[in-house]
Order: sequence, then C-alpha cells, then structure tokens
Amino acid sequence: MNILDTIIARKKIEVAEQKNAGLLSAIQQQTHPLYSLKDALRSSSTGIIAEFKRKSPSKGWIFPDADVSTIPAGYASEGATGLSILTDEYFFGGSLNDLQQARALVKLPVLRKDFIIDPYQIQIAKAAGADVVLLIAAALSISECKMLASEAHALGLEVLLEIHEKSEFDYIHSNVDIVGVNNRNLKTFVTDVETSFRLGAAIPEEYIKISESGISDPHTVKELRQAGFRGFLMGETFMKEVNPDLALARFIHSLK
Ligand SMILES: O=P(O)(O)OC[C@@H](O)[C@@H](O)c1c[nH]c2ccccc12
Repeated sequence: MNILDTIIARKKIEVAEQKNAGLLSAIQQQTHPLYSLKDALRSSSTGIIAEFKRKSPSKGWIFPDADVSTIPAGYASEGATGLSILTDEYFFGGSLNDLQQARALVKLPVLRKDFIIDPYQIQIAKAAGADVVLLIAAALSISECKMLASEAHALGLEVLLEIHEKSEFDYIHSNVDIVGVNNRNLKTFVTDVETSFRLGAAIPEEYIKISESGISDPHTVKELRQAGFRGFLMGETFMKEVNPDLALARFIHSLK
C-alpha cells in the first residue's frame, strides 16, 4: 500500500467515527460571506497561499508546537492571498480547531486542507468556516469527485481540484473553481516543479491554475507566473522557520 492508500483507509474510519459521534451538530456554526479564493487570486499581485502545517508524512515534524493563534494572522498581515489550514491530525498534526481558530482571526479565503472522501467532511468544513475545499483526483473516482464538488457548491464553497498527472485531466469539470497541480507525487513523495510546467499548458484557460508543493525560490514563482499560474501553495518553506510569517514577508519582498 502506498502512503495515499494508507491515509485514505484511515480517513474512512475517521469519518465513520465522526458521524457516529455527531461531530457536525456539535460544531459551533461559523457564518460569514464567502471569501472567494478564485477572486482573490485573480486580483492579487503575489498569489501566495500560505499553509499552516506542523508535520507531513514526507518530512516528519516541521514545527510541532506551531501556534495557530499567531501564525495565520501573521500570514494575513504579511500579504498572503489565502490560507491553507491542515486539518488532518494523524499525518499532518492539524485539527478542526486550527481551522476554526484561523477562520476567526483572518478575513482571507481559507482552504480546508484534508483528504475529502465524503460529503460529511464538506459540511464540517463549511461549519468550521472554510471557504474552499480540496479534492484530490488521486484519491477519488471521477464520479466521487463530481459528487463532492457539487456538494461543495451547494453549500456555497469553492472547489480546488488537485491533479498530478495528465490522466487526471478528466477530473476537470464545471464544478471546479481552481485547478492545482501538485508538484509532489502523493504516492512516492517525489517533488518536481517541472510537473507544473508540463501540465500547466494543457489546463483549459477558463480555470484559474495554481502550483502546489516544493516551492522555495522566488525565481520559480516568477517563471510559473509566466507559464500562467496565478497562485502558489507554499507550506514548508515558511513553516520550517521560527517565524513563518516573517519568512513569507521576505519571500514576497524578493518577488518585487
Ligand atoms: O510544504 P510544501 O512543499 O510547500 O507543500 C504545500 C502543499 O502543497 C502540500 O502540503 C500539499 C499539497 N497537496 C496536499 C494534499 C494533502 C496534504 C498536503 C498537501
């Protein structure tokens, strides 16, 4: 079993437990007008989506005691276009509480970063205050992906579809708002920014496209922009620093 299969197997159990425990009805519902990531990316000059992530299966612990009451707000004040908040606990050290806290502190589009396989997780994302959900082609069938995307839209959330291979172009459909090319292969962890350049050109013009993972050099962002990418999802480059928000500020500065 590759790591993605392991994560999904565990996720199925987690969602079943959450349903049994009635998690959705226990969440204090957040209501706010949607902060559209699509619109923010269209109008932003930097397009950095800054991620809050304590650990990952590929790197282990990055910042175990990272403080959610300061870092996302810091990202916002240093110029992030949107936030990505990991909510998977076992593999990424995140929580729904992280999402709720970040939501309460920032007025930016917030992505729930998790492995979504069930509409229940989208309802929870909405209740906890997310604006966008991630759907990973490699983790879903095309029909599951379509069903989950229409659930997200029914709740007024945007959909970020993540792809990594040409064969996953078939997942792109009308209920997708943003197409993300993950430079990291979730089955092998091999990260290569060339993936974005290779796949980017073939993504239909009407979709906003973003490049995800393994970005650490401002020069890469400039090149990706020239290739038509409007957003850049970056985690580790910031989270490996003592002050991730200041690392973002320096990165943005060097883009100018
Ligand atoms: O820390 P990085 O290499 O900058 O990557 C961020 C983000 O792209 C990565 O965390 C990610 C991309 N797709 C995912 C799917 C699930 C979990 C995590 C991810």
